[in-house]
Amino acid sequence: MNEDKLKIIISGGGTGGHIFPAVAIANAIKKIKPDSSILFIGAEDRMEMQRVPQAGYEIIGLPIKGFYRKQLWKNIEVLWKILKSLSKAKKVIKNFQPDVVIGVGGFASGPTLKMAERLHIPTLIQEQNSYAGVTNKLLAKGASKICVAYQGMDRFFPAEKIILTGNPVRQDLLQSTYSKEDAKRSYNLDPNKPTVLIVGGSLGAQSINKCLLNAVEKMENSNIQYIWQTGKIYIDRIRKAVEGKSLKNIIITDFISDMAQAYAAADMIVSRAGAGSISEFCLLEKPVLLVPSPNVAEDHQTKNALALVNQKAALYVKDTELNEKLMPTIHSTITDKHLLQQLSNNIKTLALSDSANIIAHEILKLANKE
Ligand SMILES: CC(=O)N[C@H]1[C@@H](OP(=O)(O)OP(=O)(O)OC[C@H]2O[C@@H](n3ccc(=O)[nH]c3=O)[C@H](O)[C@@H]2O)O[C@H](CO)[C@@H](O)[C@@H]1O
Repeated sequence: MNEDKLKIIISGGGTGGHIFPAVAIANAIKKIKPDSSILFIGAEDRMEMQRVPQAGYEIIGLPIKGFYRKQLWKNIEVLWKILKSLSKAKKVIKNFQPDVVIGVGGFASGPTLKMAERLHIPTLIQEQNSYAGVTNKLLAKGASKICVAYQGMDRFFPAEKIILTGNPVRQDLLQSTYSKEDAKRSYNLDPNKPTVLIVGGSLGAQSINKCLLNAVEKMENSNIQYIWQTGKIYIDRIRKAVEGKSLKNIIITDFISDMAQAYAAADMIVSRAGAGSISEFCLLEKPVLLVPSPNVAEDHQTKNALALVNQKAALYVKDTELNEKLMPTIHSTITDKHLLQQLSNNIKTLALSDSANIIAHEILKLANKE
């Protein structure tokens, strides 16, 4: 065995917001140490089991699940799965012998980092949000370093472990070479017409979808083009609802694999206010209208959104006001070139760049392999 070879385990997932920063960190490590070995640990039935192999990395699934908040009796099964996951994580770590174990939030990082801690392997946490997730809060005590994207995270974590790095963004988004016109053409859209990209986070957003379904005729008959990402679980219902309508102005898709292309095509974006998406908008200087999800812990998406809105770096519509405000706000924004430019200028000042690379160097320091 080559003792110098860097070995890293990255664990977590559940949503794109946890998975894609993890992939960006892995890519940054590989760039610095091309012969390093990186293994992912995810949750058996979650989206990381497809997205991580698509990004070129091996992943092992744990049988972990989240707690049921209503059917409490079902939690007996969850406890059993946690025990099984702890035991599987221990086996995987002992076999792989990593130098450092990284947790990016989501179910799988709990048992993995807990076991790494017990086996005296240094751990690093990456917290994407301005409000810390439960798993990360529990793991912080045993972690060596905690990389965050917002100020004031010492409310949740020991101050001496915190490093403000920003959220890692996938390298293909940052190095994109698509022109706006070509990107629009690739969607079969008119390269000369204004185009709005609507994204409901990595899983899609039911309330945004509902609002758009009511507006389909208006959207189709307007002078604006739309790329509408519905999320995997909503796509069948939406396709059925628009069946028979031959839509030319609206491209409907469940999940966008090439976000670089979608961002390039967009003159304006409507989006949930997930932390990873926001980091991407800042780095790509995109004018954005945020519709925070009301269904997340401590309403953290509203906090994410207001941090931008207060700097005039984004527009904001509440989820409860979608029906009255979404379409008029899209229309008044996309037709106002001055406003689009101002939003773009202001949002770029909030970007924290090079995050994945900075975190990769912190990992190398922990491994003593800088
Ligand atoms: C409902 C929920 O729990 N949301 C949380 C989840 O959001 P979510 O998983 O939506 O995550 P983010 O908004 O942070 O990031 C979404 C990521 O998915 C990518 N993407 C999105 C759509 C698509 O079709 N294709 C694609 O590749 C985006 O480019 C981005 O990289 O994690 C975030 C980061 O912890 C949190 O801030 C959010 O509150």
